[in-house]
Amino acid sequence: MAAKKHETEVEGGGRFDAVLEHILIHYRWVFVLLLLPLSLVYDALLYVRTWVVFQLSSAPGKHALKVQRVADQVKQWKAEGGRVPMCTARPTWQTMSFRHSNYKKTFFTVNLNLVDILELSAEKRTVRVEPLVTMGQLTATLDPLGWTLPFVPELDDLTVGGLVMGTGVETSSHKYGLFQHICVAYELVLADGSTVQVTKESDPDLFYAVPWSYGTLGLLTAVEIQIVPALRFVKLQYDPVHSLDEAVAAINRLLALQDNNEFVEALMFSKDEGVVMTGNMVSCADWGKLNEIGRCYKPWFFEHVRTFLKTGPAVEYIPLRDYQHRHSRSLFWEIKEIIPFGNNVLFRYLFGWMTPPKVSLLKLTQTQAVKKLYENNHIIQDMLVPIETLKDAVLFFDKEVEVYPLWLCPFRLPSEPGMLQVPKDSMYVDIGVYGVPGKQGFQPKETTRRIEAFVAKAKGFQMLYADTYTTREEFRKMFNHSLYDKVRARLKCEKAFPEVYDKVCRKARD
Ligand SMILES: Cc1cc2nc3c(=O)[nH]c(=O)nc-3n(C[C@H](O)[C@H](O)[C@H](O)COP(=O)(O)OP(=O)(O)OC[C@H]3O[C@@H](n4cnc5c(N)ncnc54)[C@H](O)[C@@H]3O)c2cc1C
Ligand SMILES: NC(=O)C1=CN([C@@H]2O[C@H](COP(=O)(O)OP(=O)(O)OC[C@H]3O[C@@H](n4cnc5c(N)ncnc54)[C@H](OP(=O)(O)O)[C@@H]3O)[C@@H](O)[C@H]2O)C=CC1
Ligand SMILES: CC(C)=CCC[C@@H](C)[C@H]1CC[C@H]2C3=C(CC[C@]12C)[C@@]1(C)CC[C@H](O)C[C@@H]1CC3
Repeated sequence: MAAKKHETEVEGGGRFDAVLEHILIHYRWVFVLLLLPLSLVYDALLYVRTWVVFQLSSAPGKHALKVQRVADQVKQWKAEGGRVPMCTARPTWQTMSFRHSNYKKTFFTVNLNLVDILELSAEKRTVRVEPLVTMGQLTATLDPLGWTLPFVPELDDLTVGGLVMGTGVETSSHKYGLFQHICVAYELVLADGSTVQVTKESDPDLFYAVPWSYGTLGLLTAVEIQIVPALRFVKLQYDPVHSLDEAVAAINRLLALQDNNEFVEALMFSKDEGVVMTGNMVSCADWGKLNEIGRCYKPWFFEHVRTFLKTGPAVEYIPLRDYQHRHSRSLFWEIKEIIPFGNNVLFRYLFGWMTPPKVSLLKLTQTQAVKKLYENNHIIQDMLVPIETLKDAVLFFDKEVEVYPLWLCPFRLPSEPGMLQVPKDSMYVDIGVYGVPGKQGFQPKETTRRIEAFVAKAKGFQMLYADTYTTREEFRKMFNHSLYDKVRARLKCEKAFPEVYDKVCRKARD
C-alpha cells in the first residue's frame, strides 16, 4: 500500500515536472517579459554609476590605484602559495560566452573594477579604455564626439577585455581585421604581480600572444584602441541574390573593391537566397531614404533585410549608432526563439522600448529545462574559414544543420605571429550559425564535431565563446601554440593560469 502511494506520488511528481518543463519551454516568453523591466533597471543602475563617477571626474585619475589593487590581489595569491590558478572574478552569468565557466567556482578570482574610458587622443587617434568598458558604452561616448571605433562588434554588452582575450569581428573587418588588429597597446598585470605596458615595439612576443589567450598570460587592465572619424550616417545598399553562386561572386567582387566599401555583410535566408549589404559612412542623408532602424518600434533588422528579397535592390541612410547596433535589439535572430511575437507591430509599439532583454539576465535565469532545450535543439557557432571555401562551407552547413539566416562577415587576416597563423595575408569569412537546426537528426556533439573537422580541414578557426568539442590535440593543431607556449614559459604562467584549452573546452563549461 505504502509502495503504491509512493509510486503514485512519484508519478504525480513526474507529471508535475513534465508540466513545469512544458511551461518553461513553451511559455518562456512570460518569464522573459518579466525580465524586460529588470533589464531596464539594471541598465539604469549602470548608467547612474557611470554618471556619478563622471561628475566626480574621478575615473581616469583612479586608474593607477585600481591597477594597484589588481596587482595586490596577485601578490596575495602568491603569498598564499598559489595553490589554484587565477581568473577574473567577473560572474560567469554576466559574460557573453554561451555557457557558464565551471572554473570560476574553484579558482582564485581577481576583482577588476575597471569599467571606465580613460583617455581620448585625437592626435594619436586612439582611445584608452579599461577592460570592462562595453561596446554600447564606447559608441555612446565616442560617436557624439565625432570619433568611433574602426568597427564595433555586436552586441552592446561585449567588453573590450573579452574581445581582446577572445576575439571580435564586424562588417569593417574586411578592411581592419579582427578586434586584436585595431588594438595598439595593452596594460597587463602579470603572474609575478608586476604591471607592464605592451606594444608591438616594446615586447612583440607578448603583444602578439595576448589575443585569443583568454586571460591565461596575465590580467588585462587597459587597452589602447585605434579610432576613426565618425560621420552621422551609413549609406547602406541592399542587394538581394538568388543563388549561392551569385552571393559568393557578389562578396568577392565587393572585396576586390575593398576601399570603396567600409561595411560588407550578407545574410543568407536559404542556401539560394540572401541579401548582400555594403555601406559607407556619410555626413548627409537623403531624408526620404532615412531609416532610423534603432527606434524601438522598428522591425527587427534581419526581418527588414529579408523584405529586400521581394522588393529588390535599395539604398537607405541609417544613423551611425543605429547601424553599429543593428543586430542588438534582436540578438541577431535569437530573439525569435525567446519572444516569438516580438516583431509584431503592437508589441513593438507597446514594449519595444524595453527590449532587448539583457543576455546576462537571460543566462542568469535560464532553467535546467531551457538549458537542455538549447543543448539538444539549438546551435550557436561562428566558424572562421578562408573566403575561397565560402561556397563549400555554406553547402556544408546547409547539409548539417540548415539554420537560417546565416551571417556572412568577411575579414582580413594578416600574417602575424600568434594563435591564428596564416602563411600570407588572407581574406577569411566568419560564418555565424545561430538557431534551431532545420535538419532532422541534429546531435549537438556529433554534428559540431563534424563541423569542427570541416573547419580544421579548410584551415579555419572556431570562435571560442561557444561550445568546442575539439580534443586538446585538435585544438593545438587549429590554433598555433608556439608563441603562446614560449610566452607562458617566460612569464611563469604554469601555476598562475590554466591553458586556453582548459578554459574553453566543453568540459570546462556547463
Ligand atoms: C576621455 C573621456 C573623458 C570624459 N570625461 C568626462 C568627465 O570627466 N565628465 C563628464 O561629465 N563626462 C566625461 N566624458 C563623457 C563625455 O562628456 C560624454 O560621453 C559625451 O559628451 C556625451 O554626453 P551625453 O550626455 O550626450 O551622453 P550620455 O548619454 O550621458 O553618455 C553616453 C554613455 O556613455 C557612457 N560613458 C561615457 N563616457 C564614459 C566613460 N569615460 N566611462 C564610462 N562610461 C562612459 C555613459 O554611461 C552613457 O551610457 C568623457 C568622455 C571621454 C571620451
Ligand atoms: N561580434 C562579435 O565579435 C562577438 C563576439 N563574441 C565573443 O564573446 C566573448 C566576449 O564576451 P565578454 O562577455 O565580453 O567576455 P568574457 O567575460 O566572456 O571573457 C572572455 C575571456 O576573456 C577573458 N578576459 C576578459 N577580460 C579579461 C581581463 N581583463 N583580464 C584577463 N582576462 C580577461 C576571460 O577570462 P576569465 O574567464 O578569467 O574571466 C574569458 O576567458 C569573446 O570571446 C568574443 O569572441 C560574442 C558575440 C559576438
Ligand atoms: C557575431 C558573433 C561573432 C556572435 C554572435 C553570437 C550571439 C548570437 C550569441 C552570443 C551569446 C549568445 C547567447 C544567447 C543567444 C545567442 C547569443 C546572443 C542566449 C540569449 C540564448 C538563450 C539562452 O537562454 C541564454 C543565451 C545566452 C547567450
